[in-house]
Amino acid sequence: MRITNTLTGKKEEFVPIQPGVVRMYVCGPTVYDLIHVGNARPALVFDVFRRYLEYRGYRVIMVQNFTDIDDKIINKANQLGVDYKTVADTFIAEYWRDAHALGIRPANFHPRTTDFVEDIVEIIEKLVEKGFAYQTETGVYFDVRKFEKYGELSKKKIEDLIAGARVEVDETKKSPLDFSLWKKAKPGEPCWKSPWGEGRPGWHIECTVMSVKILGESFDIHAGGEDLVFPHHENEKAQAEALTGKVFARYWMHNGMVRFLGDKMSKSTGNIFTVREAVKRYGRDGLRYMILSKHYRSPMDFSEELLQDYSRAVKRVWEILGRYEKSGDIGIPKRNAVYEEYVNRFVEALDDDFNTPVAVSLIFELARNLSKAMDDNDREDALLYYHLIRREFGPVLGLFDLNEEKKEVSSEELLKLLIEVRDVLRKEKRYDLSDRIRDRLREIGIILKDTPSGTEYTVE
Ligand SMILES: Nc1ncnc2c1ncn2[C@@H]1O[C@H](COP(=O)(O)OP(=O)(O)OP(=O)(O)O)[C@@H](O)[C@H]1O
Ligand SMILES: [Zn+2]
Repeated sequence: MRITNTLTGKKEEFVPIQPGVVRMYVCGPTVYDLIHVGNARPALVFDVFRRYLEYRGYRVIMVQNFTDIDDKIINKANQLGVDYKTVADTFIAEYWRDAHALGIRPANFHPRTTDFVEDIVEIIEKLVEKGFAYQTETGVYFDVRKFEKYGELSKKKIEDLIAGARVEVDETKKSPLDFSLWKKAKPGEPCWKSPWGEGRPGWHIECTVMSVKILGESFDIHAGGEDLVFPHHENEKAQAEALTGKVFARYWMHNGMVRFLGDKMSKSTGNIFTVREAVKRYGRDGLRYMILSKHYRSPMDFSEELLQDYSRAVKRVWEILGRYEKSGDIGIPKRNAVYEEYVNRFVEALDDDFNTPVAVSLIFELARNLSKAMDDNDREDALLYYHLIRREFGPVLGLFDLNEEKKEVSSEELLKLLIEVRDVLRKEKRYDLSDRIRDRLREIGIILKDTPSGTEYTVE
């Protein structure tokens, strides 16, 4: 299997440190709002990548963190007049609702920053001891010029970075590039004890500490959005490698940005479309199809019209699958040459830098074949195509995997309609029919009561 490694800028053969086991870390959301389609892209893409590794026989240990303390969370808490933890807990709960609705499987570990503060303090102390970090009045900083390989991941030169750096707000730092490991608390801010006084961890150190603590000093894959390459991942890497002297992550995978109305979809810009809205209006598989039909490294333009098109295409496949399932023949096909050929094409696509667009198009090809096989009454072929979609490839891509989402007809609306019809019947004195409606409803536990202001109902 070959994947593009941001560290080398090349498509490389993937070889895990421990044969048969893949350890991977994905940067997760900062929890102060509902996730948008942009945030969903890495969560979905790297979940599917993990499923594919499993399909290829690897055991995968996957970590995705929650950043549950950060300026944006504190600001939101102040706005709402609650504490930071309430904000974080609320949006972690909301994250799970959206992830579940979108069919994203949980990772093996979902650590939260605030559960790792003691480990973070311990590691910052080590970095200070080793001379990679220093304390000032405002906090503890990483001394970027002490780490020779700084810029290796993002392909940036320290001198260029310094020349381009904005006028520094914090005068206490030795260099404008130095970044914060520990922020001393301002009055009223949430804080934890440390040798440098009360404060909280900087953003980059949390991922270094959680990944190293859970996966080990060196692990296989570090992933996230391409917006994180600099400075977040560059800094994570610098901290870890300064600490251990070992290579931190061997492969770095980055997804391209989702753009909306011309810019990167982003909460701070306000051009967002939430996962909640997208799934509610266009269904889980519609959004999954849209995301997976772009190569994960390419930018992706989002629009509601496009999503609607993807959603319609998905519905047609569900109709074909539904038609097959009505026939009731849910056996297991023989693994013949056609079967093998499809598996080879699927694997070939995904082995080549995780080319999901090709893999997804195979599913649509199979759906067309299935439809034709049913028309021709060719039961053996139909079962083969059905099996490949629903049992072999669907579960890997998470497409046509869970059950179809059917629009629910509201029983309340239906009941109101019945009551309306009964009113008309009563006005026309057709009591045989109006009483029959009342009696039949009572039999299924719905009691109608006629009051001067209209008919009310209770459900027993
Ligand atoms: N528009 C986007 N397209 C693709 N990935 C994105 C996009 N925006 C954020 N991500 C990714 O989502 C994950 C969660 O990041 P995080 O919660 O920090 O989002 P964020 O960058 O703060 O979002 P925002 O820019 O909306 O504030 C990261 O891996 C990040 O790279
Ligand atoms: Zn991170």
